Amino acid sequence: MSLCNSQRSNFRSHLERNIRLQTRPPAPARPSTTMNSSPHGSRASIDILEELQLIAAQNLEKLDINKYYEVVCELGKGTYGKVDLVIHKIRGTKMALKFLRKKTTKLKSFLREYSISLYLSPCPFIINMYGIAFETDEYYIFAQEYALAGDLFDIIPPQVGLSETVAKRCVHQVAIALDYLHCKKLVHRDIKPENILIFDKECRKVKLSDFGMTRRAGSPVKRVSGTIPYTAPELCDTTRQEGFCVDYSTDVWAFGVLLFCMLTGNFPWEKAMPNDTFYEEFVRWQRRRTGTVPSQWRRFTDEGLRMFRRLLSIEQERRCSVKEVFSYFNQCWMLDTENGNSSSLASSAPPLDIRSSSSEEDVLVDRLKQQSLSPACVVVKGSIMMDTHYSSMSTNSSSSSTGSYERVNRENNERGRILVATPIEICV
Ligand SMILES: Nc1ncnc2c1ncn2[C@@H]1O[C@H](COP(=O)(O)OP(=O)(O)OP(=O)(O)O)[C@@H](O)[C@H]1O
Repeated sequence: MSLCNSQRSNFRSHLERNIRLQTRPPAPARPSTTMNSSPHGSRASIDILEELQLIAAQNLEKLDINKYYEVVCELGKGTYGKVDLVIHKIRGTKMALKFLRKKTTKLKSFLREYSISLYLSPCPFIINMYGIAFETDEYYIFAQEYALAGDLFDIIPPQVGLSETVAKRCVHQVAIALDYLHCKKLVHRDIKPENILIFDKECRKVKLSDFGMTRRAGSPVKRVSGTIPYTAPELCDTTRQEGFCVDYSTDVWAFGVLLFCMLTGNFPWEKAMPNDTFYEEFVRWQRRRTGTVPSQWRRFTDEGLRMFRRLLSIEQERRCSVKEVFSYFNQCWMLDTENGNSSSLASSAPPLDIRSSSSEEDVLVDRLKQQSLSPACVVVKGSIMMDTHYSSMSTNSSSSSTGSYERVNRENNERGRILVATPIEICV
């Protein structure tokens, strides 16, 4: 669909009317208790998400996948479906198609994940999108850029961890992505290595993905009935009967656990709950009831421990913002690190202020309006993808680790997802 300017403004006001008719006005996002609110991601960015969803809904076509794509292999399986590596038959482009089973995914949830992914994709550290969404009888599907080397989980050596240099390189990019998201007043809510896609084993290029759980900060969500090691203690608190307000601080906690996993190849605990010995030990030290550093934390330097104290503050209100991690990059985090000094990394690191402006957002919406979401149309009119120059081919072996460090999966109960922890054995 290509529109001239006057048609476009008519279309826009038609859309605005529709949005007003079809959706209740979004609840204003509550200011975070832990972060300064940013001038970015205000009311305008909330409206743009509604608009993107509406456009996607209007353009969703039923397609025969085999007509447009050649399926190469399965890249991964999630709670709601699968991700396949495909090649576009006419264009020859490799893409990752995410399939969400209609049986377990509502159209609304699909549109939300697709629109949020699209909205965040201008960030260079967030997985890119092709502006393609369609459906088959069984699935809702959208297309993403293909991450050549799979996900971060596969390259963390169990019980060993990544070198500090590689971990810092990766953490830096993930922190920028997370800060970008938070500045847009969104909370990821599923930070874990499986959702960090990598393009090379040295983590020179990594991107955050999977926005299926992402919600606006301040929105109410129901309690979930399970936990994974990345789940923040306030969400594990079974004595709380009521639901929660989505808050940035839960991402910061998961980010802290992620750092521990990357640097050690272990989980710090099975769950952040009082009956977990490793967690209890950590809480005693964190609350300064003991001066003894818990055994699994003794491999970190004082500076490293200071950073973990800030990221993994038990009280939600005292947890730092994700940005604070940048102030620790010139320090060594590990005691026995082979090359802990990362000052060269810090100086060559990408600039932090890469938030998209509102004019970028307008361009995004305009480009989306001008193209159908169908693959056929993308061939003719180009895509909104910014970075498609990947040619080497790799299959993601998705080898599952055994021992202390295993993939953890969520299970679905549609609106409130259940979190399930795979049994883990923590080696210290
Ligand atoms: N663009 C991509 N390129 C390469 N591999 C990918 C891509 N997207 C996803 N994968 C692989 O597929 C796996 C599952 O993808 P994803 O996390 O998006 O699905 P999900 O159903 O939301 O999973 P979960 O239930 O664990 O959150 C990822 O962990 C990764 O290994």
